[in-house]
Amino acid sequence: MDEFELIRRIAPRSLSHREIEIGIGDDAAVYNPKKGYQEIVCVDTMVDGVHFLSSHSTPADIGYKALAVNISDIAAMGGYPKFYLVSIAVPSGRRESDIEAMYEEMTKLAKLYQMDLIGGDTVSTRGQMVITVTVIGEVEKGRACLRSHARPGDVVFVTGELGSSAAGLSLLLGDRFTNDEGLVQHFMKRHKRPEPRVKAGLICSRYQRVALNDISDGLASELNEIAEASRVSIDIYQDSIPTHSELHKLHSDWEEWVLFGGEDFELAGTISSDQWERFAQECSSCGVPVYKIGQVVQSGEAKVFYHSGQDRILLEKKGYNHFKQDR
Ligand SMILES: Nc1ncnc2c1ncn2[C@@H]1O[C@H](COP(=O)(O)OP(=O)(O)O)[C@@H](O)[C@H]1O
Ligand SMILES: Cc1ncc(C[n+]2csc(CCOP(=O)(O)OP(=O)(O)O)c2C)c(N)n1
Ligand SMILES: [Mg+2]
Ligand SMILES: [Mg+2]
Ligand SMILES: [Mg+2]
Repeated sequence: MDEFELIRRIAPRSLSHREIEIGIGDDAAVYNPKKGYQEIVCVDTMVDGVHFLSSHSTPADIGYKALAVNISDIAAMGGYPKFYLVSIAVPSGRRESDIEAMYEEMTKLAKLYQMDLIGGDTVSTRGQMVITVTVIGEVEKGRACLRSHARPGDVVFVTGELGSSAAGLSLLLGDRFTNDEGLVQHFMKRHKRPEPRVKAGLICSRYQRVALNDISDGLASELNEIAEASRVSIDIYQDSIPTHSELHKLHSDWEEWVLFGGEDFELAGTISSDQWERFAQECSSCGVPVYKIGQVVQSGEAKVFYHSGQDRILLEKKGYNHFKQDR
């Protein structure tokens, strides 16, 4: 594999954004930020064996998810994605066609949002494959949906089905808890091909003081982050959390998956209660699912409580933790 030949092949032939002065081809990219907007930058890494298994995911799946999870972080700020950079560490045994397949899938996803690839890095590794994607996005000045925006009385909401990605991961790891091929495909897709909630995030950014987080580490972890950043407590209700209608019948771990499984890449957030109805209406007319799952409560402490039947259980900030796998 020739590094320079590879870069030549993956470099885009045309760009969507005219703000780019120089993309791929110099020491760094140069673009002109738009007036009246703020830039949003995020980066997430995916490692073979930790975030995916090359034995179970195609290069296309890996490329798709590496970009999608970063677009999801831009959505969680209420912004829209514009540019991305990709850094890959390629194990010596990998075929060039695999890398091209990864890029092809990223290009397809990027096209949906008119995003441009403006740079990256290519290295070899004697270890596992690592892919790191940086996404740059924009939000109108002062409109970012910060974790610190929640206030007592706000409605707590999520944008879609939780727990299905963790169900997909469990299937992937060999737990054949259902033979229904339709369900298997559904859960696998939720795990391998999460759809970033950009439209939902953009709607949120037009309302005052929406707090948002995308669900990478699990609902419990993300809500605790909002509670901590806003110094409020949160109550959520088991029977209000959207899940696949079959999930609870299929596996005894379903509730763990919903609360702590992670990688749903839905948005979890809060909005002032007097704006909730209008917000829910607007989401529904734009085809964005949104469900009220609880409310922010007055408190000096940052705690999340889970109501299940008559019980009010403290929901700890556990979930996916890279240095503390407590599940
Ligand atoms: N190694 C690091 N160096 C600097 N900042 C980091 C590092 N890891 C995470 N962060 C920052 O910490 C915050 C939380 O990160 P993370 O939990 O990964 O967020 P997310 O789940 O949205 O990807 C982010 O602002 C992120 O940029
Ligand atoms: C092989 C494999 N094992 C376990 C998981 C589950 N998993 C890995 S990372 C992760 C959390 C999300 O990744 P992270 O790097 O923490 O993303 P961030 O929170 O920074 O967005 C989860 C649930 C997986 N996707 N694949
Ligand atoms: Mg991260
Ligand atoms: Mg995030
Ligand atoms: Mg994480």
